[in-house]
Amino acid sequence: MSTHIGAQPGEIAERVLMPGDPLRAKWIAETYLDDPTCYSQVRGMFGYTGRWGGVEVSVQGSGMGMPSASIYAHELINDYGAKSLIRVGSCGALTTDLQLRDVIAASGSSTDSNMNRFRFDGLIDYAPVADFGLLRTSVGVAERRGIAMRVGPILAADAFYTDRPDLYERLAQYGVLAVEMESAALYTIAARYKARALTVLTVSDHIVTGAKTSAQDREQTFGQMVEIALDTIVA
Ligand SMILES: O=P(O)(O)O[C@H]1O[C@H](CO)[C@@H](O)[C@H]1O
Ligand SMILES: O=c1cc[nH]c(=O)[nH]1
Repeated sequence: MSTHIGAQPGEIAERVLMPGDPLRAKWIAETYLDDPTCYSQVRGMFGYTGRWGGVEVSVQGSGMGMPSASIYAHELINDYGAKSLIRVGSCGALTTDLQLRDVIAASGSSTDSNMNRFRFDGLIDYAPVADFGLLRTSVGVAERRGIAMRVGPILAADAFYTDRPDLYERLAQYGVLAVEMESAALYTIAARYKARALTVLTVSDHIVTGAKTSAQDREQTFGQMVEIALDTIVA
């Protein structure tokens, strides 16, 4: 096992879905995968492997925020040989043309995190982006499934509760669709270790209108993004 994942070598697939919520990982595995088996419960961060369309797929909870997600992405790639990672998360919409439960694929991820400034000595504003092949495939999958998925840039924020809503307004002026808390780290680590990554999100709450879904909805009802992610990762 690795430091934070309790799987034996070979128990994790090369294709991994990564929800922040470990109970969403359990729900995805038990709802969508054939013959799911739980390979890790370390720290309550569930990981499962099963099959989708006959292809082995794992689902690994990654926790909230970039420090946590970075640990799981790093170990999945470097200790278990994961090659494709698709985050399936919830997000807050920043623009008024988005509604609750809309699905978004994140083409790129701005961030207020210091992790990449540290990585590049504060000299480069690295631009974390999705793997183009996965992004392109996900667009085709969404079209075939009749899901109106938005594609665009998002913000990966360190804090869920912000004192600077004015910055969210400004980001929206620059076309940033939504805020979540992991994508920039996922894209950066995947690039660093030559894996592919994509983030597919469901709007769980609206920063402008204040509308929101329940915790149970966020855990167990965001099925469209899961179906897009599964079809994309096995394509
Ligand atoms: O629903 P998940 O995947 O956890 O994603 C979002 O939800 C959490 C905050 O509520 C953060 O992890 C954020 O990125
Ligand atoms: O990070 C997140 C996730 C959902 N909603 C938000 O406002 N922020």
